[in-house]
Order: sequence, then C-alpha cells, then structure tokens
Amino acid sequence: MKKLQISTGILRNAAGEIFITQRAADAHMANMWEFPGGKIEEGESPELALARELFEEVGILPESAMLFDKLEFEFPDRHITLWFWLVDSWQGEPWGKEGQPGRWVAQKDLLAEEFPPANGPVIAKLIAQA
Ligand SMILES: Nc1nc2c([nH]c(=O)n2[C@H]2C[C@H](O)[C@@H](COP(=O)(O)OP(=O)(O)OP(=O)(O)O)O2)c(=O)[nH]1
Ligand SMILES: [Mg+2]
Repeated sequence: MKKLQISTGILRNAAGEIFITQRAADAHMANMWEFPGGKIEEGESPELALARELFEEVGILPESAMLFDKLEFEFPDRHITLWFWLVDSWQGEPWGKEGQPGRWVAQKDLLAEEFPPANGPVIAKLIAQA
C-alpha cells in the first residue's frame, strides 16, 4: 500500500474567507475542491513542504502556519496522512498558478461534499469554529 504524507494550507483572509482550488480532471480525487498543497518529499519537514507547495500551486509565501489538524485516511489504493495548516498571513495574492480554478469561500459556507472524503473532519471543525 502506498503511504503518503501531505501538507496543505488553509489560507484565510481578514474577511474570514478561505481560498480553495480545484483538482485537475486527471488527478487522484479528480475535480474535487481542496486546500492547496501536496506531497512532503523525502527529507523535507511538513512546514517546508507547505511553503514549497503553496508557492508552486498558488504563488504565495506563507508568513505564519499553525497546525490546525492532522488526519489519517485510507483510500482503496493508498494510505495518506494529511497535515492541515491554518495560514492567515502571507506574501502575494493566491491564484491558480497551475491553471486550476480557485475561489474564496466564507469559512461557514465550506461544503464537505466538494472535498475528498478525507477532509470531512477538518471541514466540520472549520464550520464549527466559524
Ligand atoms: N492538496 C490536497 N490534497 C488532498 C486534500 N485532501 C485529500 O484527500 N488530498 C489528497 C489527494 C492526493 O491523493 C494527495 C495530495 O496530492 P497532490 O496531488 O496534491 O500532490 P502534489 O501536489 O505533490 O502533486 P504531484 O506530485 O502528484 O504532481 O492528498 C486537500 O485538501 N488538499
Ligand atoms: Mg497538490
């Protein structure tokens, strides 16, 4: 079974909105919306992976990151550990740098059905705290 560690950023602006992006049609969890992020590479810390992935995918440099949740999930073909970082300060303006659609959503309006099943608990926690 493939084992992956993933670092993702919950980018939240001063209005309490979160920037989410849509996964590609040919990717695992195709077309689902997600918190930008990706695989932690060999020898890389979760924080460093977060900064690298956020720059690659949405063009921002995080200035702070607080671990909000860490979840394990078993897909039929892989076991993933997801690190969800709350980022409320960054340099730049997030956009779909890899051509992916992106949008701001009020924290209370996040919809679990739009995200991969692994995100269920973190979406519930975000809504509860909105
Ligand atoms: N980025 C992100 N990935 C998520 C979320 N929820 C969730 O189940 N995943 C899963 C989907 C993928 O199996 C994995 C993330 O991999 P990825 O495709 O983003 O990896 P990556 O950016 O490094 O891209 P690549 O190397 O495959 O090109 O985690 C989420 O909210 N954000
Ligand atoms: Mg990614």
